Amino acid sequence: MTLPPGDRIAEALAERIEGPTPGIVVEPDAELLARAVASALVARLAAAQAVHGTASVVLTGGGIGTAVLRHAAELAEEPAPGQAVDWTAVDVWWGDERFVPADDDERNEKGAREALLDRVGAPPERVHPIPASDAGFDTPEEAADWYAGALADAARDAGTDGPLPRFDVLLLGMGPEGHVASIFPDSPAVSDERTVVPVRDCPKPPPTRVSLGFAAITAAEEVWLLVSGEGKAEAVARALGGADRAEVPAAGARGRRATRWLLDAAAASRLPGAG
Ligand SMILES: O=C(O)[C@H](O)[C@@H](O)[C@H](O)[C@H](O)COP(=O)(O)O
Repeated sequence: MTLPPGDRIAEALAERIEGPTPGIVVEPDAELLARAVASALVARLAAAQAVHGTASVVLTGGGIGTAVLRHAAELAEEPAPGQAVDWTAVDVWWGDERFVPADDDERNEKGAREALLDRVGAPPERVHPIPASDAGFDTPEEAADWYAGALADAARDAGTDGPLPRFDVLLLGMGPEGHVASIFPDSPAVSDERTVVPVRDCPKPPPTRVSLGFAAITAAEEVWLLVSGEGKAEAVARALGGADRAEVPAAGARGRRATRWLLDAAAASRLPGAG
């Protein structure tokens, strides 16, 4: 494991950190982190489109996740070489969602539409929100089953084996106790083998949610964990120090080809070797 303070995420991506060992990149602060991740994200999606014709991304809510989307929208206005994403050919999924009405400010979908999707004209047929509580489903269980079906349909349409389409990049924030998506420590979701899981009695409000399970998260080509702030430093150190995923769910967030921990200096401050 290396810890290169101040390295640019784009440079680290260019080195193509791959394999079972997570790659760690540290930017000086949250704003620089969000800008660097946005730049890396559009480059990664453009590269996927060059290979496959389309790209797919799984979005997260949270402060950094939403800031990344805002910066990605800015980059779409004047794309740099290698960063021209055709947003009409990007499939957009979510890692988790709050089971509240569609117009509720708590919806990750709402934040993502405002920050990016509406600004780049993402077409409705490629945007796949997790159902809201007023979208015709009475329970998060029904909504989760439906979303698992939507993922399986997309996989079948793309000719992909198994219940999940290709996810080029799956973005995750992390809570101070190590939760990712809506998989909270020691909750039923940590051992739920379904691709999409209903979440009730969530310790962080709102209490009712729908989340990808580990089966779906670990199927992504690349998992990028976006973490800023001193309050997350201990969980970062525990996750990267080999904690059990039941206790620190972020420890179980691994991509098939790459896992990248994209941190600001405060979030990295308790890693071995940090100044
Ligand atoms: O309610 C939630 O579950 C949170 O929104 C969560 O999913 C978020 O992504 C992380 O807590 C990181 O959030 P920040 O980037 O704002 O710290």
